[in-house]
Amino acid sequence: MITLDHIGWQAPGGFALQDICVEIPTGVYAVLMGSTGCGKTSLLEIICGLRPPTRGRVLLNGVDVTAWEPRQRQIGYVPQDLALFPGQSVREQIGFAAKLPKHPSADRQALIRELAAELSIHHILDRYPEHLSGGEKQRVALARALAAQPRVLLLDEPLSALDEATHQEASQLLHNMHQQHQLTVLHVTHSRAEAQTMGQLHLRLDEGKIVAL
Ligand SMILES: Nc1ncnc2c1ncn2[C@@H]1O[C@H](COP(=O)(O)OP(=O)(O)OP(=O)(O)O)[C@@H](O)[C@H]1O
Repeated sequence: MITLDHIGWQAPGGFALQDICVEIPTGVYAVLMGSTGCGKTSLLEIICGLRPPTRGRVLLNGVDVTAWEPRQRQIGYVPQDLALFPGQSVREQIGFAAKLPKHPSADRQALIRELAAELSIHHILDRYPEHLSGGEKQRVALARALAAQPRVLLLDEPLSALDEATHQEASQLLHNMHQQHQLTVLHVTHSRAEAQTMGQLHLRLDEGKIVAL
């Protein structure tokens, strides 16, 4: 379960998130909508620990993680720009996240193979991001996020750059990942249709506050 308990964030330029309270139950696929610039990305970054809130607490399964480093939180994050590492092959990108001490080298290689098979990217493991299509990049970013074996997956407009056919394939893939990895998902989108097909819980961020629809 993800709990945001009276979260506030004040941007240097004046933008603010105010007193955000929400609960996303364990295993639920939640979608978050809201107009451009309303703070969706900021909220994801607060949840995964990349941006400290100015007030309030973030709890995961009832544990207060507000002061924890991002890597301690067991959260997979796929940012809007995917943030793939330019100088690393797909294998290295996925292995980077699986490099945590709990994964000895042999297990790490097995995990890379397993995720590559699941996400159908086994044939591009030795390629570099500049030689990948948009859809392939999305899959690699997702595999990298899943390699840390997270409990929670945060997705920032994961399907927005895809054409219609790839979009459908990728949304099915996200649905499968949610089920197979028993994840709690928070997926940001501007698409009402996407929210309706994918979301079990619908949230809207508006004027710094969050409401369940
Ligand atoms: N580091 C920062 N310093 C100052 N202002 C910031 C910073 N990061 C974000 N902002 C501002 O906070 C507001 C919310 O930005 P954010 O990226 O969270 O919105 P968003 O809802 O994800 O937008 P979009 O739908 O366009 O991706 C914007 O006005 C943005 O300019």
